[in-house]
Amino acid sequence: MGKSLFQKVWESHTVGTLADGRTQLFIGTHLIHEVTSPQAFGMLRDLGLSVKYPQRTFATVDHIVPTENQDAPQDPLAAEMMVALQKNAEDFGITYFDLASGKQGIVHVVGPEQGITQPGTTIACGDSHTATHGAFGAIAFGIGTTQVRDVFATQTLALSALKVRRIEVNGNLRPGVYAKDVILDIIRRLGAKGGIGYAYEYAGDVFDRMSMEERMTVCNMSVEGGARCGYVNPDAKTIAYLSGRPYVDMSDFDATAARWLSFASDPDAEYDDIVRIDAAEIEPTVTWGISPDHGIAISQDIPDPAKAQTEGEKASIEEALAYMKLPGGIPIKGVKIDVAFIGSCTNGRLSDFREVAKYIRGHRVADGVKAIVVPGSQIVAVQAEKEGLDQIFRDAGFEWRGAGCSMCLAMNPDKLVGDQLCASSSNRNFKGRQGSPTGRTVLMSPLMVAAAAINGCISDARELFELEPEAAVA
Ligand SMILES: CC(C)[C@H](C(=O)O)[C@@H](O)C(=O)O
Ligand code: SF4
Repeated sequence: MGKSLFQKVWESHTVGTLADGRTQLFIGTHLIHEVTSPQAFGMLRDLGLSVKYPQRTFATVDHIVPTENQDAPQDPLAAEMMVALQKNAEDFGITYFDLASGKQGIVHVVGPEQGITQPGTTIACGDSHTATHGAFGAIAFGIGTTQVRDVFATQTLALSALKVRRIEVNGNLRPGVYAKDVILDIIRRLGAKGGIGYAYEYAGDVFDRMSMEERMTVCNMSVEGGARCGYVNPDAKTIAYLSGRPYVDMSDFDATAARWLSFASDPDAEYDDIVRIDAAEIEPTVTWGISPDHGIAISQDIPDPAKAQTEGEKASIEEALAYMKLPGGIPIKGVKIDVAFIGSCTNGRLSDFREVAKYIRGHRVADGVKAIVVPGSQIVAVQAEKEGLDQIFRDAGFEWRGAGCSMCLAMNPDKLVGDQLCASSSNRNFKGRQGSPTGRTVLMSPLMVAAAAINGCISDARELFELEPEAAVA
């Protein structure tokens, strides 16, 4: 019987089985950032230990960096965290992509960009969206601070294997339907907790056709569906993307590529579960509530608690609507927005900006809407600027900022104020997520954010930008 990529990677990284039955798993690559590493370094120092494989550990600063006047954070705590990461990286001999490197950015943008993220590897990071790296056929997952310490000290983790759910999406996506809509739709169908205990394998011709950046958008949000990790099997696109990147050994690349491809799931692999979705059924999707599975198609109405099937569902809709200050049963289209945010490790990559820039020429952000565009990394920023994308955004009334997590989590000056409602290309719409305890987040694709910014309300980008139904039919 064949094996899934998950099984192959897990088995090839198993060091041993612990007395409690868990696996001691070797971690090929350890990514770190300023928020979850300081305490782990502290514990390491207290124990008198060093980092076992500093050459497998890479650091960047992303959450707390301001997106304006980047190297001089006004917040003393942020400045302190930056200095601490610099010192820890120096003391322990770790590569650090700092602000001066030209390579700084959100950890999940930097890893792939540098070619650090590679197929068939295990990748851990003290950050839940580490699942992003699964786009390359890696088993990549978020860990807590004590586990960051464990990886520092031993390059291994004690873990239990996951079940594997294959999610097949076949057919053609309709025009104006993006990778973001695919994953929001999956999460809406399977629930924010539906993936607990699973790794998600994304398969089918929709993912085959996706670019690496689109695959990253999908894998990024696996964790919002409850899965610890998500992956796409490596293929020719994966190889082409990685070829020539700084951390890819090009000395015998054909052999490397063949090895990478060998990790792909066998055709006769067995899965714990299989879900099949018809691509044509997926519409541009937006959230209406306070969990990533509170999603609806743009053409639909906000759920009406009176129509809930169970008391539990009714209570949950009521809680979400009370927080969102929205009535149930009305169309989501037309709900007024205050802020528009295009960025984050979900949708802050070059292809996201290119796609939006294609459509916004000649349009203007509505009066009273604050719209910001934040590149996921310095490299993305430089390339976008080379292509003149920054100017296209500026001409349309968007602010073009420096690289970082920005308003996705607002651990920096980019925050919502009061109960502002933000159309956001990020991945979480939890209560208070964007910096204000009463701030409201509506998740959607970058093009849908742009449409909302221009119309001043949640909109169907297909109507505003006149996306022809025939255009995307392959
Ligand atoms: C700060 C960090 C630990 C956190 C995470 O784990 O995901 C953040 O990146 C987020 O998106 O909420
Ligand atoms: S961009 Fe958002 S989701 Fe991604 S790492 Fe930063 S805070 Fe977390």
